[in-house]
Amino acid sequence: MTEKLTLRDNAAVRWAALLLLALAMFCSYIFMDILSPIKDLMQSERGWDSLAFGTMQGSETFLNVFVFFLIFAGIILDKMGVRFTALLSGGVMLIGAVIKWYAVAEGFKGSGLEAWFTNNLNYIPGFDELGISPFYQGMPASAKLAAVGFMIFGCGVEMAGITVSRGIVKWFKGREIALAMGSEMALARLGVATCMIFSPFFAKLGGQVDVSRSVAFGVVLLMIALIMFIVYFFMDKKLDAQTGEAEEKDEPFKIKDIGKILSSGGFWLVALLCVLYYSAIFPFQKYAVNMLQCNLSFTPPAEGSFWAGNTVTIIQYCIMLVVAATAFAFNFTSKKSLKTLLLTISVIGLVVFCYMGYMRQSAETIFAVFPLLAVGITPILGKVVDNKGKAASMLMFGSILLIVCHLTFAFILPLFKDSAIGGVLIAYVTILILGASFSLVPASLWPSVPKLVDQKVIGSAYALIFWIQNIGLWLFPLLIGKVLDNTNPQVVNDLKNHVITPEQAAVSYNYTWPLVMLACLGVAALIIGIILKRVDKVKGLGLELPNVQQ
Ligand SMILES: C[C@H](NC(=O)[C@@H](N)CCCCN)C(=O)O
Repeated sequence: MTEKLTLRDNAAVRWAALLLLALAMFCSYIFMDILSPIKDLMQSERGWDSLAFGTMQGSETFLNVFVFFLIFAGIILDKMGVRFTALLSGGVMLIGAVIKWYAVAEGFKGSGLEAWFTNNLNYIPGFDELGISPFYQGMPASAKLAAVGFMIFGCGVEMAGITVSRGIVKWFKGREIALAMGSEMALARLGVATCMIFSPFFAKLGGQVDVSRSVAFGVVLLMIALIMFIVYFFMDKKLDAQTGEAEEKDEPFKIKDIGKILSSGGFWLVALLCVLYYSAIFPFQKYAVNMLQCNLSFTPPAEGSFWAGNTVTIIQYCIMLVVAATAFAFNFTSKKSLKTLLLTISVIGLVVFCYMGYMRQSAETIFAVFPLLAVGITPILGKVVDNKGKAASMLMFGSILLIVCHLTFAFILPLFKDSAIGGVLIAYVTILILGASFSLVPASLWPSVPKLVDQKVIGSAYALIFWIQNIGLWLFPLLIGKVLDNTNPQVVNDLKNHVITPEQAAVSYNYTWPLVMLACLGVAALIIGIILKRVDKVKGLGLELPNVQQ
């Protein structure tokens, strides 16, 4: 008897479903960091100092970590299915984003709501005592309301993240699942790069600064994300109609099934590796530009010159798109000559991108190469995992690269502070290697989860991993800041006593110890990776096996 073909057996339809999910995540990742590149403007336009800015940014993880929203999101996903949760997460993201937009809009200034926020939310019983409150006495009203919006958005975006991962498992299990997840993550990284470039662009458009324009740009993208999820809803419904809704209805999810996840040793190892590895990446990303400013001497191009203008930003972004597109197309051709051509274009694009970054003499443009390499090679590595396996080995190798990079930033880069080109060259090579590590680990980690837990609890499994990961993402930016202050007492005192200006202080920090701390996270991740490989061998978890069934 021949098996009835379904939508997912058609490669074009399967990849179209992925495109909808990945585009929604692309838009979400843009909003996630929308204010990060305009910290200076938030200070000058809305009076947010570093504490207000950092507290608002940290609010993203608050409901997920401390009110366990992510755990509920996982249960909702396993009970209600992918299409319902996709719509719900798209709606929640949009509501949070609109609140954040209103908080920074001109209309909020002088409103009754502003007065209310100024006088309230100064003390949150329980959370204040533990030092985890997302508000504090004296926090600007706009930052408080933006924090409320951002914590709602944070619930939506993490819910969307686990939904998209489960959706990819649904459409790609037994097929090119790692390539699909790698491609989705590549688009997400492109989203981060897009945000870094276009958020300041919109804020300063037309020569007049308006920070709410950047957030409005993000809100429009989240409307597009919701549309993507609505279109996906109908595809998913059709697939379920064809498969008899096998995955989500035949064996309904029960809360006690979560116990099965927690009793899996492999699951705990992957969750631990995830929190250790990502804590050394995402929190570092928040400080990396400043770390480069402290370790390199820049000579900015003359005001009004080509290198100082906006045109070069647009050109760099176009090059980024070309590199991303050629690297992606590389996965879908088997013709050797075409592969060589695509690879050559990618490499030339990357070199030109780096050269332009060097000529602009700014830490932001040098660090911009970090997501670019991940955009290019995550899908390629995903394809390797699909066809050759070796996920556990790749997790170990990615951790080794992470350790090497953080130690290079800590001990080698400072030696080249006075060399005009040497420091930039070392920074580029190290950032590129870190980008390779940031491709190796995600490309092998996320597609391994379906091998460790039952299909019907996969949503809860991703949610639990994200929850554990979010604890690290909340904790480590704080720890980096604290270690930085404690190991730079001179800078802190000079700033307090007005011996140096905030601008001088900002580029005077020694980053050695925060970087050593991040390298230690890499060492811990490597040890977990070694244990995982051993457990995989003994218990036959299949992590080293290819995903594609022959
Ligand atoms: C797929 C994975 N996503 C995550 O880890 C999310 N929890 C997003 C965290 C973003 C924090 N700003 C990834 O992006 O590799």
